[in-house]
Amino acid sequence: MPEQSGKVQTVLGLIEPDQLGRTMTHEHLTMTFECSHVPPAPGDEGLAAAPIEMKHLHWLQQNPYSHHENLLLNQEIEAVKEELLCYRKAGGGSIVENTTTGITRNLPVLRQLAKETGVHIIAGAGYYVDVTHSDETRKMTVEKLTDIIVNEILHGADGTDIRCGVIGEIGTSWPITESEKKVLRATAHAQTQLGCPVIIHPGRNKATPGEAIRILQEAGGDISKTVMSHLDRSIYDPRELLEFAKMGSYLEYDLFGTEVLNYQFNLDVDMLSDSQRVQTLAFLIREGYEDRILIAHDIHTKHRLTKYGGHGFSHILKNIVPKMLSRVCHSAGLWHQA
Ligand SMILES: CCC(=O)NCCS(=O)(=O)O
Repeated sequence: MPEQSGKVQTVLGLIEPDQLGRTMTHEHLTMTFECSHVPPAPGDEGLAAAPIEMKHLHWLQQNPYSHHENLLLNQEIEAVKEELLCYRKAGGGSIVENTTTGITRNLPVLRQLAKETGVHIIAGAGYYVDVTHSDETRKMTVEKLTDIIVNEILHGADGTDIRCGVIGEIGTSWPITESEKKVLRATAHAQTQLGCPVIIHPGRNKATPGEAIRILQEAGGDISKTVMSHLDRSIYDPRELLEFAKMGSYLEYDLFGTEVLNYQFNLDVDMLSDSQRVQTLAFLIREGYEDRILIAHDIHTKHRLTKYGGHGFSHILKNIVPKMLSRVCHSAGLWHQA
């Protein structure tokens, strides 16, 4: 990968790493999430079909995946552009846009947003979770999938000349399906050829992160350049978290801003609050993982945009960083006080 070696490949071309600035490593600027629709509870059908209004916001925040229109972030390009301008003002420099095949990646829109806002945008190559795989994808060999991913990075994706700069988010479910295992192996092979970073979306079970890393490892992937996303809703037990951390991937807490009583996709999970996320990061830093931590918001629905009363793309820079700084002297042992 001579041309890209040591550089960052954005949708507008190559930049030097020191041009990145503050970077959210897991966001979506345009996508659809209908694949994850959760039927509303009996009696809530009216709310689920109603336009988004202030009086329904609390319901929407607690039931974001039951409102069909909320899943269409691709309808909000103008609002996202405004948000990116605010993100820049707040000190943001770059965004890794994790939308892969299956959830409506739109590279021309990403290029337009990068041009109009000055935010560096790095697009993701590869495939989301099994339910979004087409019949054609399912039939592909690992070699064919590898070629497609490599091509998305070297030459451009979705029939454009716009090149992706990372592989991911690569989707896995639980249990990891055969089609997802093929994509994981193809991801590892493509990474071996290119040397680029990989980002994994784990299925909603604490066993998935480790299993996905093992599959990548066996296929020759570079785990030191691999990001495990969504740890906020995946591994809670401190010992289990440290066991996973030892495997060597980046540890990503990317649901900052999401504070819900019930996590709709897995009611057994008590979703961390932002304060608990900060405490968990303090714990990981104390255990020696400071250089392996990444954070982001993973905005993927409308209700998290400021236009709809959400926290927006600047929440970490405006609210979480000051909170972290206020806790910096007290970080040791916070996990156990929680
Ligand atoms: C496409 C966005 C995405 O997959 N986000 C993760 C949501 S969750 O699985 O953590 O609820």
